[in-house]
Order: sequence, then C-alpha cells, then structure tokens
Amino acid sequence: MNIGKIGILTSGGDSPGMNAAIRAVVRTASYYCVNCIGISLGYKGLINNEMRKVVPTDVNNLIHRGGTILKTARSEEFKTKFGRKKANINYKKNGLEGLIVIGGDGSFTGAMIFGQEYNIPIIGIPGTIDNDIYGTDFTVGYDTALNTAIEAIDKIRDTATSHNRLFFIEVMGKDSGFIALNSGIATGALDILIPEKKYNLDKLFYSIEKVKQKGKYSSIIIVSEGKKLGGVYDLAKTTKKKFPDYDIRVSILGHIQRGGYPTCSDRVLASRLGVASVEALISGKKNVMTGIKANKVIFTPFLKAIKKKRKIDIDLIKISDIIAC
Ligand SMILES: Nc1ncnc2c1ncn2[C@@H]1O[C@H](COP(=O)(O)OP(=O)(O)O)[C@@H](O)[C@H]1O
Ligand SMILES: O=P(O)(O)OC[C@H]1O[C@](O)(COP(=O)(O)O)[C@@H](O)[C@@H]1O
Ligand SMILES: [Mg+2]
Repeated sequence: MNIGKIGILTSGGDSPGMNAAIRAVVRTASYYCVNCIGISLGYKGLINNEMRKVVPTDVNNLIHRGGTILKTARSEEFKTKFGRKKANINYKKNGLEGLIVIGGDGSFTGAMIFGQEYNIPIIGIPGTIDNDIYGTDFTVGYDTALNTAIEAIDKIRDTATSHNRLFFIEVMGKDSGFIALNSGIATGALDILIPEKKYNLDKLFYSIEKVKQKGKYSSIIIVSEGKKLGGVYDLAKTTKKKFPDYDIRVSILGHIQRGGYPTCSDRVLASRLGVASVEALISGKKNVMTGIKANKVIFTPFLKAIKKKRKIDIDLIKISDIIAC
C-alpha cells in the first residue's frame, strides 16, 4: 500500500522501552520513505492538535532512555464521541494515513473504537509494565519493571534480615499479578498475593508460623496492588494481631517500577515490534496489535487483545509454595 504519512503516539501509563519503540517506528518509516508525525500526550494531543514531524535524527541517543519523549496521558475526552470527532479533524488536517499507538488495553480500546468510527488504519504496540495484554508473551516495559522490582525487594530483604522483620511489599499491576508473581519467586518471597487467586489468610499465617518454628523471623510477602486484594496496610495490621511479637513493615514500591533504562529484552522487543508495526501499516493491516509469541512476531485483532484475558500461570504459585519455606 502506498502510505505517505503516519502518526505515532504513546498513551496510558509510560513504560520503559516506549522510547526504543518510537525510535524503531521513526527509523522504519524513514527506511520506507514514509513521513512520521509525533503526537504529544497520547489521544489528548490528537484532540488538541499537538503534533510535529519527527525525523531519524530526532531519535538519536534514545534507545536506552526510560519514559516517552512524546509524553503520555490518559484522556477522558477521547472516550466521548465529541472528543474523537475533534481527533479525527486533526488526523485529517495533518494528512495522516495511519496511526501507531503504543499503550495498554485502555489505549487499544480507544484505538479500536476510533479506527472503526472513522475507518482509520491503526496498529498497536503493547507498552505497559503490567503485561496484562492478550496476544503477546511480553509487553514492552514489563521485563524492566520486574528487574527494578527485584532490585528493590533484594535491598529491602537486607533490612528485613538485619532487623528480623516481616515486610509486606506492594508491587504494581492494576488488576494483574504478573509483576507480583514473578518478582516474588525471583526474590524468594514467603507468600505472593495476586488478584487472580483468592488469597487465604490462614495459608499465609501457616507459612509465617512454619518458618518461625524453623527459627526464621524475617520474611518478604509480595502483594499485588489492586482493588481485589484490599489494602496492604490492612493485611499488615491483621498479621500483626496474629503475630504481636513480630516487627512488621510495609513498603510500596510504586512508580519506581515504571521508570529507568529499559533492559536488553525490552529494547529488543520494542525494536522488533516498532519495525513490524510500520511494515504492517504499509502492507494494509489495520486494527491489530503486534506482539511476540514463542519468539515470533504476530498480529492480534484489537478486540481479541482487549477482551481475551491474558492468563497468569497459576502453577507458579505452587512452585513458590514448594520452595518458599
Ligand atoms: N472505552 C474507551 N473509549 C475510548 N478511549 C478509551 C477507552 N478506554 C480507554 N481509552 C483511552 O485510552 C487511554 C489510556 O487508557 P488506560 O487504561 O489509562 O491505559 P493503558 O492503555 O495503559 O491501559 C484513556 O485515557 C483513554 O483516552
Ligand atoms: O500512574 P498512575 O496513573 O497512578 O497509574 C498507576 C497504574 O499504572 C500502571 O503502572 C500501568 O498501567 P497501564 O500501563 O495500564 O497504564 C499500573 O500498574 C498502575 O495501577
Ligand atoms: Mg492497562
């Protein structure tokens, strides 16, 4: 297909590797003689016409940087018909012939609706630390967030061990437990509480008791954020009532998990998906997300990527239970 100009935006929560994906898109577009327009602040920028041409030299020295040079946002206005109408006016005014959206499930929901409403070809690149998107083994940013989390948890373990403390550590993940489960296994957590599995306080207390009897008074318990699990502080309070002699602390890792230099895996993933997304637009694909499955680039319709739940490997909980205490 003959495409002369495409737009690129990042939307939703930033994730490490988004910049590497932007770089790959800009360079690939240039390789195929397609002009590339960078849209600032996600859908907000499309609505407010905040965009400028980006050329390969604009993405020099970028592959290793966290965040997104295009900036990102969450736009309530884009969820309205009126907001999307304004976005379409700017899309047309700037002569765009396709869009690449780097973001998560929310961004792809918006992309799907917008694409269908105005017959706009859109390709998605999964960029979120949560890894909660169907149609890819990994999302851009997840590996970095995991490594940031384990580095922080290892450090907290030093204090836990030195002071004989029990730490409840909350990691990110909205309603998905990928970061919690894998960081928990990697740091030898005593228990891991994720939204995908109903947690059982008795099981947690049993584990604490078991290691206590073995003479171990310091442990790490990883709790995924999210409405389903309630607050990490409440969990700590309930545990304190049961084990009054324990010195208990809570640590919430928070946004440090979203920043920093992307790992090698995230840079390579972002580069592969960036190239694939431009080639997909040129070949006439639309309303699909590019992802990686068994080390191969694949495409999944937005509807499937959003609606199908990315399943967590519950067997990993069993593995954790066997080796944690
Ligand atoms: N139902 C929807 N209709 C239109 N746009 C949507 C819809 N859901 C999400 N979006 C757009 O996608 C943006 C990012 O979604 P969000 O869920 O916050 O992040 P992520 O894409 O990382 O999951 C929202 O702020 C909104 O602009
Ligand atoms: O930065 P905010 O707006 O507080 O959002 C926090 C949320 O964003 C995330 O870090 C990433 O989520 P998305 O990639 O879906 O935006 C979640 O893990 C977390 O729940
Ligand atoms: Mg999301």
